[in-house]
Amino acid sequence: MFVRRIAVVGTGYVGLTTGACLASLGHDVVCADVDADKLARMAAGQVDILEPGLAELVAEGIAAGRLSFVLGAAGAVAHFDGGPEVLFLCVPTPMGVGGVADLSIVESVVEEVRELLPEGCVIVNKSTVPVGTAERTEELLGREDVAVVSNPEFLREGSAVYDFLNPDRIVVGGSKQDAAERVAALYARLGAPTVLTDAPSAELVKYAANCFLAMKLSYVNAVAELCDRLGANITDVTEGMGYDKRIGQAFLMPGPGWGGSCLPKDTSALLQLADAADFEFRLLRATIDTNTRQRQRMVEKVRVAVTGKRTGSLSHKRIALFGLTFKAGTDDLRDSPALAVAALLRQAGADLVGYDPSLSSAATHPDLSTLTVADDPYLAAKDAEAVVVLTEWPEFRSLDWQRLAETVARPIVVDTRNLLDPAVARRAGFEWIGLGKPLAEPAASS
Ligand SMILES: NC(=O)C1=CN([C@@H]2O[C@H](COP(=O)(O)OP(=O)(O)OC[C@H]3O[C@@H](n4cnc5c(N)ncnc54)[C@H](O)[C@@H]3O)[C@@H](O)[C@H]2O)C=CC1
Ligand SMILES: O=C(O)[C@H]1O[C@H](OP(=O)(O)OP(=O)(O)OC[C@H]2O[C@@H](n3ccc(=O)[nH]c3=O)[C@H](O)[C@@H]2O)[C@H](O)[C@@H](O)[C@@H]1O
Repeated sequence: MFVRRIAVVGTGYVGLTTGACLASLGHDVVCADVDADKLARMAAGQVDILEPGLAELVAEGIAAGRLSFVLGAAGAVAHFDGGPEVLFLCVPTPMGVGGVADLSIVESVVEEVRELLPEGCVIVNKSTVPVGTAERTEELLGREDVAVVSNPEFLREGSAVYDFLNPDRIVVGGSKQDAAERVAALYARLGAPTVLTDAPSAELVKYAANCFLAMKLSYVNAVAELCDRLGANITDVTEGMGYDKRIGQAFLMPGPGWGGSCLPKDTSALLQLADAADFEFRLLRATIDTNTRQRQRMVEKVRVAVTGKRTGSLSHKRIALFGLTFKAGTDDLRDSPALAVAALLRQAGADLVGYDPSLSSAATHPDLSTLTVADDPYLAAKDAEAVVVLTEWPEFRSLDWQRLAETVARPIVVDTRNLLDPAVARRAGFEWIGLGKPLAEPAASS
């Protein structure tokens, strides 16, 4: 295997995982960021994000002399004698004005390194960017001797290292075949199917995949609503659907709507991309609208559970929220459906106390302003009129529900993830309300 000199710009979920994993595959890696404090922590082997195995890989990379950290993209280019052979862009591409992807950080990094990159270097874009970005980057760069390649990333937060090292596929696209092949070769040891294509196709794979996942979830959430109305059980329905290999069991769990740092911004960006191409992507619009409605629907469920009426008032009703991150296994609060539901409940006048296994009561985040965070689930549930499970942390299943029943003002649990064993909750005295679940327990099947 060839050992490459690799610069990674941006050390968040994608950049740090990419840097640490490429170092573990034997490459020489320097990671750059603009956050000097974070860089100092990483250089000392400290990782700020909750990602299993990441801190260990970072420490191993540093100890082996294959992973280091510098300030700024220009610093990363200067780090190696002869400069980097490959430079990865792993910087944010947040939702910009009107829902389009904001490419200003990508462009500023390209601007920063354009005159510094050595001849033959390949810029690899791992940030999620609209179709046409590689071409625009080539123009901005204005260098025939530096190639631009799109190499979208598909890792999930909470299993970033595992996903990076065990990818379902590697996608690499660019106008220069040899540069694309050099990038694909970096992953050769992973043995994943590799799609070598042009840059627009590679860029579109990323959006098309994320939007398909979002569509799958909106569909499931809509079917769960139908189950509620028709008396069918969503767990059995999705199990029955999922055995069909064309559908699969994964990504069929109903919930309070999909969120996180990517699906919301990427669905919005693809919609804008379609719009700009004069294509009315109604299916994607419906996917997003269904998700917005899903959050509102969770509030309606709580309202009916607490007041017995669709029009009842939640004013000053104390509600305990279990789970605040956008899914279990991460401490990421970005675009969390739990916090979106919290904001709607607060708007309806409810008093909210939240608990999340990954957060302490000292946690500060603008989206936490609608609630008080407790350090302990029993404290959060004290005197609550309802407990609402919003994130599927497995530990919620093993709480002492008997003790919780004695702590709350009213034993009602609205389980928006269908996480709990209803029989356990009911035995403890709770009224358990799930999503797409018949009210009465069906007879056990043999
Ligand atoms: N979070 C995820 O699970 C995935 C994210 N992506 C995409 O990857 C990109 C990065 O996402 P995350 O890693 O989540 O972002 P992040 O917000 O976790 O990390 C981005 C990092 O870039 C740094 N940065 C900002 N401006 C910089 C600059 N000018 N020079 C150097 N560093 C700079 C920030 O300080 C931060 O450390 C986005 O386009 C995202 O859509 C793709 C797949 C998965
Ligand atoms: O581009 C990205 O950033 C990444 O976005 C998602 O990964 P992630 O944001 O980590 O989260 P997911 O695990 O996909 O979950 C997204 C949302 O869907 C919800 N979800 C997921 C699965 C499910 O069955 N039900 C469900 O409601 C989660 O709770 C969460 O709110 C994709 O799964 C990754 O492949 C992609 O690389």
